[in-house]
Amino acid sequence: MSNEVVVSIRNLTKRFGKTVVFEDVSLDVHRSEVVAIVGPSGAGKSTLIRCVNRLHPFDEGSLQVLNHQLNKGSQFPSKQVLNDIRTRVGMVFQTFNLFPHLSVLENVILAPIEVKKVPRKQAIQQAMELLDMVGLSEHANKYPKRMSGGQQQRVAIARALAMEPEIMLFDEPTSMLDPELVGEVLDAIQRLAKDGMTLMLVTHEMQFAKEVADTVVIMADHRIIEKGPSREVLENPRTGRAQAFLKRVLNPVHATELEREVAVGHGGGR
Ligand SMILES: Nc1ncnc2c1ncn2[C@@H]1O[C@H](COP(=O)(O)OP(=O)(O)OP(=O)(O)O)[C@@H](O)[C@H]1O
Repeated sequence: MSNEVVVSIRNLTKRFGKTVVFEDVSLDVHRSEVVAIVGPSGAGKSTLIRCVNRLHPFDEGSLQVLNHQLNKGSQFPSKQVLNDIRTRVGMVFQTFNLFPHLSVLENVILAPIEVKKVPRKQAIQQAMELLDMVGLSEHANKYPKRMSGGQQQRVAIARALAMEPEIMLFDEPTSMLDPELVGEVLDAIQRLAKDGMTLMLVTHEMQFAKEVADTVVIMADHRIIEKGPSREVLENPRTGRAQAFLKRVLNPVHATELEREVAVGHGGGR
């Protein structure tokens, strides 16, 4: 990772109406850094990364993304700034959002041709290289509905990479997948990390976060409750809240017990 800060989040607060999603969140992301954001459901993880590429506006604080300073409030940046951010910051969602009427190859070449005006031949060549990278070059002419969820998600990754982004945001990219398909998507993300891509990744895959991320951020109770080097945070969390969260997610037996207690109407006191 370099010293260059490519995303600077300062005292950020986000509300939906009167509901506070998170407040006073600060985080710097350096070029080539891999930041995993973990935490209980509803903590605001997805909303935070959606603020980074301005899918959501924010209410207080400041946010710098690459060379763009984004303002608070509902005032949107100019179309030119927005386009620049969306081109240089790629995003992969939980759901794969591929165009069903286009082949895999057509899905990947669409934005480079339409948005970046890349000549078709060059776009195809680049797309084939990306599909090769995610292990799908033999599936270039297939349609999404004939592919597994893991394959579709890898196409979504290739499609985002086709815009040659400098930063990639991943919003729980494996949470819709059957367990046996999770590994192939995580492998593709790990390859990106090894190649020096800057990554912000919302995930529930703690082992992956520990192995691949430089930094882990734990969000809970509307704020960041811990952040630091991944092993340190995940193996020796300092705050009781982080310890309780990690105990629950890292110990499935405990989680099952909790679920059982909740199902029979106990366990509310924890
Ligand atoms: N567009 C929206 N309008 C209103 N409320 C929203 C919107 N998007 C998210 N929220 C609310 O904001 C809170 C945080 O949601 P968010 O999806 O960011 O959490 P999360 O930590 O990513 O959770 P999960 O792990 O379950 O995806 C939740 O209470 C959610 O209901």
